[in-house]
Amino acid sequence: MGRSAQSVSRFFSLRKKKQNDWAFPEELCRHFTLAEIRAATQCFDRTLVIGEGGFGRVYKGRIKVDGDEDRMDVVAIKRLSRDSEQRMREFRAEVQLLCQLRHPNLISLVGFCQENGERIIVYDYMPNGTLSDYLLDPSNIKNKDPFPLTWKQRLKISIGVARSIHYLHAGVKHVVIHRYVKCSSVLLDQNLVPKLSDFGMSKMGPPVLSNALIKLSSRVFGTIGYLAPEYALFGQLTEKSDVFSFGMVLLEVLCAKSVSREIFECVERGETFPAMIDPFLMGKVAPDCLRKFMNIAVRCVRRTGAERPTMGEVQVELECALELQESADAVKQLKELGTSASTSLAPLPAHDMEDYTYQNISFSEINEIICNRYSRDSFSTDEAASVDSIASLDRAL
Ligand SMILES: Nc1ncnc2c1ncn2[C@@H]1O[C@H](COP(=O)(O)OP(=O)(O)OP(=O)(O)O)[C@@H](O)[C@H]1O
Repeated sequence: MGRSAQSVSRFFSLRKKKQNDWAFPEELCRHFTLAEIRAATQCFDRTLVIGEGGFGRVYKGRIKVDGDEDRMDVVAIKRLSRDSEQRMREFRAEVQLLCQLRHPNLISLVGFCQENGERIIVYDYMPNGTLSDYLLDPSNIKNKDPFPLTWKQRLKISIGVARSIHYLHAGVKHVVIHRYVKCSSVLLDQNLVPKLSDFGMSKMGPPVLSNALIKLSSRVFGTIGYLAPEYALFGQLTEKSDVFSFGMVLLEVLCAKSVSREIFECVERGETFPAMIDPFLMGKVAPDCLRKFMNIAVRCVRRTGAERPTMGEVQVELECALELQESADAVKQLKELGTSASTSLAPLPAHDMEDYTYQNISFSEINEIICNRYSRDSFSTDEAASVDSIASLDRAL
């Protein structure tokens, strides 16, 4: 049994303990004292705050992680702000899960602190913030000029996120359903490698390959726009709920518009594809790649889970989309070098290449799906009521 599989079965045996016997597998996860956390954050100095979410504030800090006296690691320190039952559950779920999962595209847990009523989680620091900052809110990007992500960067980030979700669904002994896949849950390291985070609401399901179905009698959590219909309406949670949310992430990657707000507004104004595509990308995405990418996104957001692909398929298809882009760029560059050879021998930079055109692409399928999903008239009374009630429960709104 691999390390992850062993870890996850250990997680299950720990879960069987009563709530108050609850313990962390200490050997897998560093337990910091509050004094260490205070020193790392200069007593929770406001100037070190790098973000704030539903859980609480996040600080940038420096802390001694291993025995090396001289080495201080830069970390992100998330401090629980309100001690509610729900937040406690999220704290436990996140620490217990993350300390046992290992994947290059998952955020690494450094440790935790539980002392004097404080609940704190320490992660690797991700200097490039979240994918959502780059796509939807560049004013959040600190310490550097915000720059739009190129199409190839966006594809590589999408592939990385797909790999991490595929690992959660199929690479551990028991399925892990993330439940909170969205652009703000994707952190970016110094090389823009994506790291999926926000595991507080993740659910452990039955063994992999068993078509996990968790019927939740408890509240529906998530963010409007990303919630799969069967989960939002009937509380039915499967791997395919994450596939749906990931499809919405792909739409945001292509459009640089929020699915919970701006895409809805575009549909209300009667705007459709290709006008909805991020203007920065217009003409830079190779037609075959665009077709492939839209096909994957559309299949991910189909109405029923059975119609959606697995994350394994999504990952492979996205890798194929990247290959299509790279070979189209190479062919175009060769052609353009050929025509300009008599005047210049220097290779053309990508931004000097002529734009791709999209005359032969049909956007009808993606428009139909998006317009049906977001037009006010197409909401049934039940769905609208359900989504309204979710809105009141949704911690992200
Ligand atoms: N490991 C990290 N490295 C760098 N910045 C981080 C890290 N974790 C979180 N942040 C920053 O802190 C912000 C808040 O993160 P957090 O996960 O608490 O909330 P969120 O995902 O934005 O919101 P919510 O979980 O409520 O939907 C993020 O948007 C990001 O800017």
